[in-house]
Amino acid sequence: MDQIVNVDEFQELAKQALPKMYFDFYNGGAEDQHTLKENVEAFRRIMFRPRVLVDVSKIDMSTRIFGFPISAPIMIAPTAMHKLAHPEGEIATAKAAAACNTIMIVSFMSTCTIEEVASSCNAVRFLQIYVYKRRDVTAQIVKRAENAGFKAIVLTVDVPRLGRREADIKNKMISPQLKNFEGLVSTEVRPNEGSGVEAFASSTLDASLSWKDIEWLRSITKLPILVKGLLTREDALMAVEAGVDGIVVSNHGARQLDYSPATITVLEEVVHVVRGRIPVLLDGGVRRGTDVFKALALGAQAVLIGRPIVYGLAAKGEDGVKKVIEMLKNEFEITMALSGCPTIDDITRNHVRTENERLHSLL
Ligand SMILES: Cc1cc2nc3c(=O)[nH]c(=O)nc-3n(C[C@H](O)[C@H](O)[C@H](O)COP(=O)(O)O)c2cc1C
Ligand SMILES: CCCCCCC(=O)C(=O)O
Repeated sequence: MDQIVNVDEFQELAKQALPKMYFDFYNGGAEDQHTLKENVEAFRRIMFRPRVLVDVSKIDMSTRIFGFPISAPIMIAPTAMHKLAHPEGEIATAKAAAACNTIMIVSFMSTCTIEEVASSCNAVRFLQIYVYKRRDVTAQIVKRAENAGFKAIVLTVDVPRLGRREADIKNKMISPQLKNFEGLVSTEVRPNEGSGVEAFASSTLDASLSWKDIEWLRSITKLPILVKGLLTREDALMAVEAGVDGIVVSNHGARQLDYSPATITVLEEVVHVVRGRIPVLLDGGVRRGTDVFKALALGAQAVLIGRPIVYGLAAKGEDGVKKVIEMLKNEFEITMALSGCPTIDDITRNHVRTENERLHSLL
């Protein structure tokens, strides 16, 4: 693993390790995959305004998310079905999260059960949920997560229907049986045509979900509630008004609505209207420590990492996930040092220049 020097290199290793159907599922975005490229490219258009002659002999990357101390503002995004990537599945990912002292958001579509993940290690875990037409199923899973010591619920709000992932349609992607749902719903779909994941999603997801349902979610859990999948100031305001505890600016890793904006380009408009009332997190296209820094400079409290975690898992199991997190942390640390920011609180809006600002300066 010493030969691996950045997280992108895990993508090719994952491709070699996985059957094509599974690699395509993890790797793919919706339709033309325009947003998939943009999520990464938009970070590259942001430049630094580094400060010098600041004492950076000690760098402290640590921060707190909902009161939980983590070693750096880098968390694990919810991604479905880790056992398709590695036999130990979400347990390996959770152990890596614990070793790196960060938070893992476990997917509603996990292949290990909530209880298995909880008893495997002491990682701080949040549970991501989808709301099914059968609300009782979602409610039971939330209750089990609460009982198993999960610390927050992350409601994904950008999947009233599954985006068109053309690779999955071509491959007739199989949706496996998920242990969490045993005795509740059959998740196994082997489609004659199209994507099994899409077929499963359309039969289960409640597309009528709306802001008033935050109240329903509040009525079934005492845990903090984050909404994941907002991209506009209008929805950010709705979220604050609905009384949620946090927001994840996300386009679902570009797997839902193609030509949605790159997340980093809309972060500021969300942060601006939220006015510090609740934490704002971001995911989508974070591949470098410099990206983490840029997101924090534009107002995020932390970032979530999706595909690189799965690629690390596929290539090298728990050690691969650890390596992905450690590489991002190392890159973030040197970015802080070279920008003149010894602590997270020292990172400000003035440390970056966005593409808009550059264009403006030309007028
Ligand atoms: C293979 C895969 C599975 C995903 N599964 C879920 C999921 O179950 N629930 C969810 O809210 N988001 C899911 N996402 C979206 C991620 O949580 C996250 O928003 C996205 O991956 C971040 O972008 P990145 O992959 O560029 O880091 C998934 C993404 C991928 C790539
Ligand atoms: C019931 C919904 C299936 C969603 C599959 C997992 C997911 O979110 C993804 O992006 O893939």
